[in-house]
Amino acid sequence: MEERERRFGFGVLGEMELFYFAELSLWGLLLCGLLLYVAVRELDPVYLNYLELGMESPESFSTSIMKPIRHILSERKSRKIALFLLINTGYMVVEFVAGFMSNSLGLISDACHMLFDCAALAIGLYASYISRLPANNQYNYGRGRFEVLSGYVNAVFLVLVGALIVLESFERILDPQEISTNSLLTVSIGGLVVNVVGLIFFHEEHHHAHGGCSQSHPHSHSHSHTHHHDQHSHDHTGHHREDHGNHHECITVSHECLEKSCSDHGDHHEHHSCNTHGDTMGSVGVVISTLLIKYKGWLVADPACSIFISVLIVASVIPLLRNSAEVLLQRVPRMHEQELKEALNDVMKIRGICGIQNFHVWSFTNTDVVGTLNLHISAETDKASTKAHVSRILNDAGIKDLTLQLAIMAIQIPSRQLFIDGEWREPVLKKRIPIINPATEETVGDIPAATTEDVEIAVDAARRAFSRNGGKDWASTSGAFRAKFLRAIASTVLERKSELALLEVVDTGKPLVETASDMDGVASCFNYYAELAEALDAKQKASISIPVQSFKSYVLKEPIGVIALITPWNYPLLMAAWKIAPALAAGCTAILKPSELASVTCLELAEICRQVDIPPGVLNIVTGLGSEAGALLASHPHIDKIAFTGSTATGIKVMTAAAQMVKPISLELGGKSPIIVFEDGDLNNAAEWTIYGCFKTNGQICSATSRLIVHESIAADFLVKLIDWSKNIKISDPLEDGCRLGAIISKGQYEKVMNFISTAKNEGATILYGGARPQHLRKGFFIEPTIITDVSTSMQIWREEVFGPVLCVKTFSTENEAIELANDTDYGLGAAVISKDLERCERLTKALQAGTVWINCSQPCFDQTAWGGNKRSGIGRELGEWGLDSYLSIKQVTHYISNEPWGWYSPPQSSEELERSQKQN
Ligand SMILES: NC(=O)c1ccc[n+]([C@@H]2O[C@H](COP(=O)([O-])OP(=O)(O)OC[C@H]3O[C@@H](n4cnc5c(N)ncnc54)[C@H](O)[C@@H]3O)[C@@H](O)[C@H]2O)c1
Ligand SMILES: NCCCC=O
Repeated sequence: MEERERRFGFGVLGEMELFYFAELSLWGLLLCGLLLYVAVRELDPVYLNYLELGMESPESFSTSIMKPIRHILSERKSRKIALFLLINTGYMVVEFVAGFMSNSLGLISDACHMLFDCAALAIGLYASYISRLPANNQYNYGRGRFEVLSGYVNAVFLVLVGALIVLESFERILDPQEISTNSLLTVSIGGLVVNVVGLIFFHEEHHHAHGGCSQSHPHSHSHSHTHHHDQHSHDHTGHHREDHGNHHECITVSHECLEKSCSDHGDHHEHHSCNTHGDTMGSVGVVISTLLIKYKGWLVADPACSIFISVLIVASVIPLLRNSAEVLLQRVPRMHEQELKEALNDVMKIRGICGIQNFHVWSFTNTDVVGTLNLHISAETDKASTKAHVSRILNDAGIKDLTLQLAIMAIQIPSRQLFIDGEWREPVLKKRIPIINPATEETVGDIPAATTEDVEIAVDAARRAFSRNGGKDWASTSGAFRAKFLRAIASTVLERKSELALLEVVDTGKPLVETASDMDGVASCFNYYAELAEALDAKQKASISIPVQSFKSYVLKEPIGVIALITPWNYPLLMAAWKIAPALAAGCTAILKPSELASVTCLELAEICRQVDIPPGVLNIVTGLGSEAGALLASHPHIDKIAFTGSTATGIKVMTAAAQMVKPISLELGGKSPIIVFEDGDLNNAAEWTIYGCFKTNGQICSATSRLIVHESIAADFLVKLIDWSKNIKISDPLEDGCRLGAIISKGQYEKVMNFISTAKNEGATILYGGARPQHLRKGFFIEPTIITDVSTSMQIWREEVFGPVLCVKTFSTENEAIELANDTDYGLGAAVISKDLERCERLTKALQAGTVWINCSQPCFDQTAWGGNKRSGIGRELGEWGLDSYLSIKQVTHYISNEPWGWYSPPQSSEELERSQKQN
């Protein structure tokens, strides 16, 4: 029994030892080999779909072994590495055998370190073969990852081994073991020699690699990608068509990168050279420990040396583990982060690129960085040159292979009907108006065209909604009740912001960045008037202090009634919001008639109203021609007020029609606003505000500060600055990222602006900058930012609103002259002053005849401030409290609260009094 137990205990111990040490040697090697084999079989394409891929037929096992060997032997460097691998492996076996025989943990540890080296060298050699195999549909970038994967496995294994050695070492420190030193010194010195040979070898190769390997390794991926490119293209195309209805094209760009592949080899060698340094230090440790054991009898030197070697092992594998993990987890390589950021900025600046999506870059191997990128491009963009340009930029940033997918921006315009009484209604005469994308001149959809019949139905719906249930459904509800709808509209607009912004770009030609910010403006306007609607409840019945005690007076603010809202095309949804939000906040019901040139987002607002369940008829949206639908609204007897924004010419017609019925109107009309630049300001700031004030929204802003009045002392320098700033304006398809000047709304407007420019020229003015269609844009209604000098005050260009990107310039010498020039206009919408002298700014603010004065800026506009013009720029104010008031009718209520008779007239006598007085007479 005792004997059996002893044997069993011995067996267990033996097995544990076997597990410890054999794993370090045979099991380890076997495991490594198995993993490699599995990895290779898994990664090698010749076993997969070879027929359909038109590739080589499956190979026999011996061929698949012989091929890499032949490849390795075919190159001088690989041959040298293979030779060193053989020597290393041979000596590793010697060290393991000697280590086990002498019971020297130090020697076994050193052998383990060598094992790691051998595995790394073998993996490196095999990787040099496998990375040349063509990529396939499964391995888009080739099989360089094999090296990383097997390196990672090797490193994990080594960390385990290191940990086991340390455990064993501690055991031996506590319980020192006999070590036979007979051949130990010779073997350990031999190990040192082998490592020194390795060091010399890698040192030489390192120099060689840096010196001149340029012809040796054309990068292997170049040939491979032709094949799997198609596969990619197919996959991505299908996927994205489903998503957006856009057209996609995908390529994988590979790069012949001689210089890089050269340094890759350098890296590889550096890595091995580093390991060999570690190995050499380990061997020195073993020699020292052997000497200490042999001559001093210090047995503890053996485990101490083993710990030292384990530390070396772990230290040398940590960088490998970290790098490989980064690669396997597909992280953006840290060393490329900054370069990639800059490269992306450069990509965005390329003409034709509208947006970037799914940019993903990761280390494919320790040295190869690969990436994928989806680009949205405008329809006109040349795909081939864009691909080449983008891949060049990203290649310079370190990406060797790039899967690039191009998608042409194609936005589907929803087909809508008129929105009347809470539902979509086809126009009675079924007419429609085409929508033309100003940037491409293509017809992209159509809108319904309301005629008299439809307007009548809409007016009737709005009237009924106003008075339904005695007004209790809308008109006389609390402001808080109506505010809920306004807030719901605001949040839905924000939810659909990007889609609405895109639609408005296609509809108007305005740069995407502007329409996106307009959508924010729309939402904030609805939210702002929701607040005012809530506040309105508290303002009702506000008592008015009056000097007579016997009376009490207060004011009721009541909705005016049914309002016709007529709006222009330059800010389609924003201008509509400036009217709809306060009108509904006030309790009015309304009919919106947007411009026939840009109604798409207004019809989407109708859909939003449906979604938020606004009571039927409260807001009706009828699209159609101004001369038809607009004119009828302006003259309709059942409309209580007209809120109009548009040209002064149309404003006059609206006012004339309204006058027949003494109908209230508010008019937001055209302008020819000045910007006065004094000599004391910062020229760059002044230049930026000047071009922003005139060229924003493609120059189509009612308040565009399109008359520059600049102090004569800085005029020449300032004009140079203006030209410099103007040159920097990106004129492009408005969907492109970075676009700051898109297309003019329509062919008609384009021709009108061009006529203004040629008339100015004919009248003797100088076209200092621009004045034509940009050369790079063959289609679309594009006009360069234009600066016109040598202008006289009698010229058309000085007097009339152009409504395009055209700035005319005059100089002044005194403040009074500047004011005179600024006020020399029939309009009075906006004015801007640029000066550091704030007292002067204040003087000018008072002197300028305009509804808005901007100081040291031009165009900013806030919901809370008043908006409107003097002179022929209009009547009334929008925005702020004034905007709400313009939809409210003031009803003052006066209550006689005394019980005393009024006593103005002598009261008539009663019959008794009458009798009495007759008797007296
Ligand atoms: N002051 C402001 O706040 C402001 C804001 C934006 C635009 N605008 C002005 O708008 C003008 C550009 O817009 P536009 O070209 O659309 O103006 P527009 O006068 O041609 O059209 C404006 C609106 O009026 C309609 N309309 C046309 N004829 C009509 C008629 N006889 N009766 C009733 N409605 C009619 C149009 O269909 C459109 O909806 C510019 O002059 C600009 O300054 C002013
Ligand atoms: N910022 C909005 C100006 C409206 C006039 O066109």
